[in-house]
Amino acid sequence: MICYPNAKINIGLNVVEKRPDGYHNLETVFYPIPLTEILETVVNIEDEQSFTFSNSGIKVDALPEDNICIKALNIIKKNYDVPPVKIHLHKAIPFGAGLGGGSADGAFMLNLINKEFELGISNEELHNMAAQLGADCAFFINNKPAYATGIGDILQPVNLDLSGYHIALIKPPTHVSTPEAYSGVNPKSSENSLVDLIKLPLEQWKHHIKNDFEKSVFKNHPEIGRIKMELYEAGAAYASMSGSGSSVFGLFKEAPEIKTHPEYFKWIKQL
Ligand SMILES: C[C@@](CO)(OP(=O)(O)O)[C@H](O)COP(=O)(O)OP(=O)(O)OC[C@H]1O[C@@H](n2ccc(N)nc2=O)[C@H](O)[C@@H]1O
Ligand SMILES: Nc1ncnc2c1ncn2[C@@H]1O[C@H](COP(=O)(O)OP(=O)(O)O)[C@@H](O)[C@H]1O
Repeated sequence: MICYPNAKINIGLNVVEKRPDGYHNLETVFYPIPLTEILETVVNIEDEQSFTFSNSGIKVDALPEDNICIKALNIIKKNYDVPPVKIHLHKAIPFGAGLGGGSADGAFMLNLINKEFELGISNEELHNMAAQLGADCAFFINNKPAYATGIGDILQPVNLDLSGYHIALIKPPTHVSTPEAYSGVNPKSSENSLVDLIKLPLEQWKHHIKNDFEKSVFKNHPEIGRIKMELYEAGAAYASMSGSGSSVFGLFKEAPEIKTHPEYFKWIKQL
């Protein structure tokens, strides 16, 4: 069976408070985007091993057994019988980008195994399993625009449709660690909820919707801040860093022409 895990962007991100467990409560809107990779499973009953894993495309900096796809498989296997399976991942979403590619792989793997072997796992249980894999993993189970609170795992659907807009996504080679990004923010609850702010006309978002990570990340890595500026100069109606970076996206009414450093990842598409 085959599926196509996709990336997400964060439209606004407020770090609300630090929790006793070290994590942070936040407020964000997750929006799925059609930057996809390929995840394939083939049943392999002849095999003695419970799984084999191979990957192509962008090389992930994790050992095969630490790959989130395998972690997802192991979470299911705690409570369900799964026959030996060959897994192949063709990676196309840059990681360490704030695009949630690893989280998407984990959640799509849970959905895939559930469907392929007709395990009948409920949507609620899939959400719980995904939340064990990563804070923003649960979003990818339903993969629909959502307002997220808690550590990013409490989800409420939102009526947000960016169809027709062109998205430009740029990522420099810079790596921003997620814990480092959280430690650079002074948590504070915001006056207006993102649920209301996203109802404003998109042209007004830049005056009201912010990503709390930008201030310290742009200070430590000025090249990321420059990308945001360049996206506005290229005519973006709204531009923001996604999640904890290092990718930055711009939303445009017309297809933009954007020149970047040859080493930067660049992806432009009409939504
Ligand atoms: C910042 C966000 C925003 O969407 O996304 P990315 O930029 O990673 O895509 C998420 O909160 C990232 O979620 P995710 O990448 O799944 O986080 P995890 O692997 O669970 O946690 C990595 C580390 O980030 C910190 N962390 C994560 C989530 C959270 N709500 N509070 C935290 O303080 C913790 O230090 C944790 O050890
Ligand atoms: N299948 C996978 N794809 C990407 N990263 C993975 C995967 N499995 C494990 N990882 C680990 O998860 C980390 C974060 O991945 P990802 O969710 O794509 O980035 P981000 O936190 O920027 O959204 C990577 O640095 C990598 O070590």
